[in-house]
Amino acid sequence: MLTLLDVYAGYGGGDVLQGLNITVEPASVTCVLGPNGAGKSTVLRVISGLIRPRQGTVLLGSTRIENLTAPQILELGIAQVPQSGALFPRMSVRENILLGGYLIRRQRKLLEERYSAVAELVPLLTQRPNTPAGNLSGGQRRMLEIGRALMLDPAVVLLDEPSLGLDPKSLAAVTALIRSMRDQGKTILLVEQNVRLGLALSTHGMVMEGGRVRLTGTASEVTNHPEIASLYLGALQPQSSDTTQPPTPKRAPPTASGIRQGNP
Ligand SMILES: Nc1ncnc2c1ncn2[C@@H]1O[C@H](COP(=O)(O)OP(=O)(O)OP(=O)(O)O)[C@@H](O)[C@H]1O
Repeated sequence: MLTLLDVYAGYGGGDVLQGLNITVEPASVTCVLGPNGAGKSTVLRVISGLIRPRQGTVLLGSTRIENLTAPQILELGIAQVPQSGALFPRMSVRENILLGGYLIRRQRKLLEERYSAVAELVPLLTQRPNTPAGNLSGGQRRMLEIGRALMLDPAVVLLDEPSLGLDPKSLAAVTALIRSMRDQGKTILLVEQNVRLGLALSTHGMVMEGGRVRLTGTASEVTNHPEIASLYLGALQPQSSDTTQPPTPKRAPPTASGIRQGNP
C-alpha cells in the first residue's frame, strides 16, 4: 500500500500539491487524471523522491519515505519512468538497460536474470542489444525506458505519459507491456493524457485539480461518472473500443461533485 497524507510540495515558487491525500492499493493500476498543471507529474516526483515534500507523509506500507533520497526509494521498490528523453542515445540498448540495474551491478548473476526477465517483456533487448538507443524509433525508446525501470523488479512503477507521441503500432506495444506489468501484480500509477486508454488499462482512477484530489473511484466508476465523461471522454459519445485516439481534455470546472471526494 502506498499512501500520501496531507502532502504539500512544489518547486520553490509555492506549493503545487496542496494537501494531497492518496491511497494506492497493492497490485492496482491507478490512472491519474486532471487538467494541465493540476500537479499529476509532481505527485509522481514526490513518490519517487525527486521532490521532497514541504509537509506531509508518504508511506510505502508502514515505512515513511518522504525524507528518503531517490536512490533509497528506488531500492525500496519504487521506480519512475519519466516522460520521454531519458535514454543515453549513444549507448546501446543493453547498456541503457543495465543502467537500470546499477544498484545490483555487482550481482552479475542476478543482473543477467533480470535482463532475461525484462527481455521477455521487451523483445528488443534480445533482438537488437547492440543498437544505439538514438537509432531506435520513438516506440522502441519508450519500451526501453519502461524496461530499464523494471531491472530492479520494482513493486511500484510510476509512468508519466507513456503514450505520448506514439504511433498506433508503438502504442499497442506499450499498452501490451503495461498490461503484462499489471498481470505480474505490479502496483502502477499512470499519468496519461489519453484518458480513455489510461482508464481502460487501470483498476482505479483519480482526478486531480489544483494540487488536490478531486475525486477517486474504480476505473469504471470514474469512466462512467457523468462529469468525467463529459470533461474527458466526450459526452454523449458511445464508448469506442478504439483506445488509440486521444480525446482533447478540457479544463475542469471549479465546482466539485464526485464519486468519492478527495482530501477528506
Ligand atoms: N521543474 C519545475 N520547476 C518549476 N515549476 C514546475 C516544474 N515542473 C512543473 N512545474 C509547475 O508545477 C505545476 C504542476 O506541474 P505538473 O507537471 O505536476 O502538472 P501536470 O498535472 O502533470 O500537468 P501537465 O500535463 O501539464 O504536465 C505547473 O504549474 C508547472 O508549471
